[in-house]
Amino acid sequence: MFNWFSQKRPASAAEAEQAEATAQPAKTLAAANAVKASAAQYTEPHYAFQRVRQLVLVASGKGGVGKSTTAVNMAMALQAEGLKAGILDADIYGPSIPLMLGLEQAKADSPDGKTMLPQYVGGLAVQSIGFLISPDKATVWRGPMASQALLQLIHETQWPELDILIVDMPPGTGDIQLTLSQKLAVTGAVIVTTPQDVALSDAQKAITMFGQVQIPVLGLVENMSYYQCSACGHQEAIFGTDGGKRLAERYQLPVLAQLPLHSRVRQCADQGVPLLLSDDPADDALCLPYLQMAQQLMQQLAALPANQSTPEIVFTDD
Ligand SMILES: Nc1ncnc2c1ncn2[C@@H]1O[C@H](COP(=O)(O)OP(=O)(O)OP(=O)(O)O)[C@@H](O)[C@H]1O
Repeated sequence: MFNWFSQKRPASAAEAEQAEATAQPAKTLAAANAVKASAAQYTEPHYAFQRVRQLVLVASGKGGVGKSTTAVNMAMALQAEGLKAGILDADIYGPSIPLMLGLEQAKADSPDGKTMLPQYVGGLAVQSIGFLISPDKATVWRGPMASQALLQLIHETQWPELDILIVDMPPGTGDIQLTLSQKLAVTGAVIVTTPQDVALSDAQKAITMFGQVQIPVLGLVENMSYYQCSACGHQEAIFGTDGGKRLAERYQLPVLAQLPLHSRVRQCADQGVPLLLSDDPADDALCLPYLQMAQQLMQQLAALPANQSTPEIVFTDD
């Protein structure tokens, strides 16, 4: 098992094997399997994690479509709508939530050396893989190691009582995404895409993946639907019109939002001040589609069957 906080010598041979497997890329099948077996213990919701009522994965097939930006603003908008919300940055390839929330200097805080406290921004509980590791190290992790680290991160964080926890997933539909989807008690997933064909075909793969693990897709968000000039308000669909909408229709999914490509969205993210917390009145209109997205998501969540079960856990060797 990962020990985030100490380099103590592992007590048992099994722990030693696991520590070795997690300290460097898993070189052998045996090492990979040891990590996989360790991850299996997180099948059941862990203590602090039981305080999280609904878990929503925000995913995209393709990188760079604005998944993290959308996830942050979605979590903030849900909070603004009156929910107690949190966000977990599971984007192991490029944890950008710390930057977007002005938490670049934050480090994991553990009062007991075993569990971690989340950070808070505007009442939003925040945990990120970026508080624990440097991104250059993260990128060399093999799938099983990354999955185990992320499962530990979510289970070993002292989440407060939360109505909803948004998980910013790593982009793609590989082993990590599949393992997380299978091992967490997921309420549903939201797919973020941009309107052009190259992003849509990857978004389709993400929809298919969630179908395979029986996780309901709560809706699709079309980000950068149109460019909106901050000077004159002129709108232009530079990545094509309604691509995400058509994909949603094909899979009979609701479109939760069509969000503009706007320089203020990028500026707020880069400045570490979420759009929804901006005190510039000029940003109010831009917050609207995010608030509407949160309302749409809440409607979809309310429409889910009350006794929706945890997805079945299936291990395969491939
Ligand atoms: N609607 C938008 N308008 C303007 N800029 C945006 C918008 N959405 C995202 N961006 C910008 O696009 C860039 C990529 O966004 P982001 O990091 O959220 O993408 P991602 O899909 O999470 O990327 P990755 O695949 O690396 O995780 C960032 O600079 C962000 O500020």
